[in-house]
Amino acid sequence: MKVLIADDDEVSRLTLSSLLKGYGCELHVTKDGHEAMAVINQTEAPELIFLDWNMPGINGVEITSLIRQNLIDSPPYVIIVSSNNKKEQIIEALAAGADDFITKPIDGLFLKAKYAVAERILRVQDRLINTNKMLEKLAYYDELTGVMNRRAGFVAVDIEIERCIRKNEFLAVALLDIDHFKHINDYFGHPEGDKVLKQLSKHVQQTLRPYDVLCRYGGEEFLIAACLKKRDESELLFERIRSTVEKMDMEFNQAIDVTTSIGVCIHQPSQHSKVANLIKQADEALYEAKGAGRNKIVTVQN
Ligand SMILES: Nc1nc2c(ncn2[C@@H]2O[C@H](COP(=O)(O)OP(=O)(O)OP(=O)(O)O)[C@@H](O)[C@H]2O)c(=O)[nH]1
Repeated sequence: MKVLIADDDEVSRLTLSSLLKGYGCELHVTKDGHEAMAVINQTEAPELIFLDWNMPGINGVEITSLIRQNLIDSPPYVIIVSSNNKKEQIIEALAAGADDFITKPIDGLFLKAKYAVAERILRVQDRLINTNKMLEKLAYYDELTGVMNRRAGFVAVDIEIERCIRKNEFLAVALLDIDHFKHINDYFGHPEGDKVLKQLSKHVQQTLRPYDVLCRYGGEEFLIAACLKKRDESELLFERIRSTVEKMDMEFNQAIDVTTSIGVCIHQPSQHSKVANLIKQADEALYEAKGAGRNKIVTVQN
């Protein structure tokens, strides 16, 4: 476990260090508040932090408040160390966000007990964070392709509508559908069809900007949304997507030709814009693209 000890008192530093070393901790030891903050702000913050109350620079309780404001996603376990163990002091430290309090001179058995509590709480927290991440992934992302699912896609398009309103830009909302996907499944088998879906998602994602929206709308249908400075930027964007898929070098044994039909609705968003309405128009354009022979883009202006 990565542990930080911040204390200007050499005896306390040495006592804490030698005891914690015995538990196999990766120790970072500092003598003042500013050095402590530098360690806390590293990419991988310490999991367990011992902060002396009175230190040059920033004191331990002030550091605790900063930690609680800034390290929210993966909060470290903070123990305030002080020779003053008055009730008011302990209450103040806990109110600032400390998890525990230990008094000087440090008693080895007491520290061992408190370390065990910290370790237990941190393990539970770790498990919760990991489970949360997994649930988030299941709730927002499509399991097969890794792109957003329909629910997350709708929320993301709403965010893009807001972005376009702020920047006075246009929004292109498109439905992309793989042509004759049933034949691909029937001819090459369902597992190969799955690979097509995965590879197509990867390629389309690579042609988009990080904040453009790509979600799996349904079986072999994908929803794409992108803010545009001018309406005519849409043509280039969707033609790039169409031709990227057409030229996709399939990583399979057999050569599989994959083409897509794309229906696009270009719209200047306002507070009254509705995602479902834009998708409906994109769907009508997609229907036209299929009717016109597939492997085509049809755009409607709104
Ligand atoms: N492999 C695989 N196939 C899927 C998945 N979801 C849907 N499909 C298949 O996608 C096919 C869609 O077929 P259709 O709706 O007839 O459309 P199409 O064959 O693409 O024809 P057009 O859209 O008219 O060009 C069906 O055979 C579905 O079983 C999936 O997750 N994996």
